[in-house]
Amino acid sequence: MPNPFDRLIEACHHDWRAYIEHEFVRRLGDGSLPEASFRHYLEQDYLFLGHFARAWALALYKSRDFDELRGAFDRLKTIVDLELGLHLDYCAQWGIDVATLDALPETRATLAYTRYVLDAGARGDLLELRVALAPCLVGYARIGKWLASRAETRLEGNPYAAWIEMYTDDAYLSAASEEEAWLDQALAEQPAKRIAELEVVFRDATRLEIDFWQMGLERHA
Ligand SMILES: Cc1ncc(C[n+]2csc(CCO)c2C)c(N)n1
Repeated sequence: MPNPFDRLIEACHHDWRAYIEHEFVRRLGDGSLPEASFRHYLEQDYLFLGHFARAWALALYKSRDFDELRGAFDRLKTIVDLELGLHLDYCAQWGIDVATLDALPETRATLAYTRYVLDAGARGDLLELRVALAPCLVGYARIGKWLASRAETRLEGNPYAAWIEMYTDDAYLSAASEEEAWLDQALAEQPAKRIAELEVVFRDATRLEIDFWQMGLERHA
């Protein structure tokens, strides 16, 4: 019997696979992704991270005890202290400064995904918000593992190696499994009707991750 979080994945497994094994991910892994695609992704991901930091701040606000507060606070710190730093390093390598990033227009894919998650959090409770955030946090860990398991993935000479290494790092993987454990416990207590609602939120957020990759690949606005 799969655990409750894996059942959310199973309920949308076609979308989930399309997200985890997206062409953008494959080409990141083998180093063949065009630089312009990664640059576009990176720029939009900077804007994305700002809104996801807000979403984890909303999770802090929706917390009911110190365990929940600490979980949301740790995620918020990871974004601000770790992910943002790597982004800014990559951007600096390619001559993109913070002023340029701050002035970027958001693409529709960024707008749709970030505001969807913030709305799920505003409307629902902490669980609904963390389900909407799960494709991001748990998804990238699964992507890291999937890439690590592929013969085509190479780190040597790959311009995206630092990005792959961030999401295969132990500290990051343990944050993702802590989140999965919290979700398993919270989901186990929900009636079938609520699970069906949460499956929709999880699937929608997964589809919006696919659109985010696609935006990078096609470099559209
Ligand atoms: C489009 C997009 N989706 C997911 C991530 C990964 N990510 C962003 S914030 C965070 C930490 C906690 O939620 C993680 C894992 C990303 N960078 N860009």
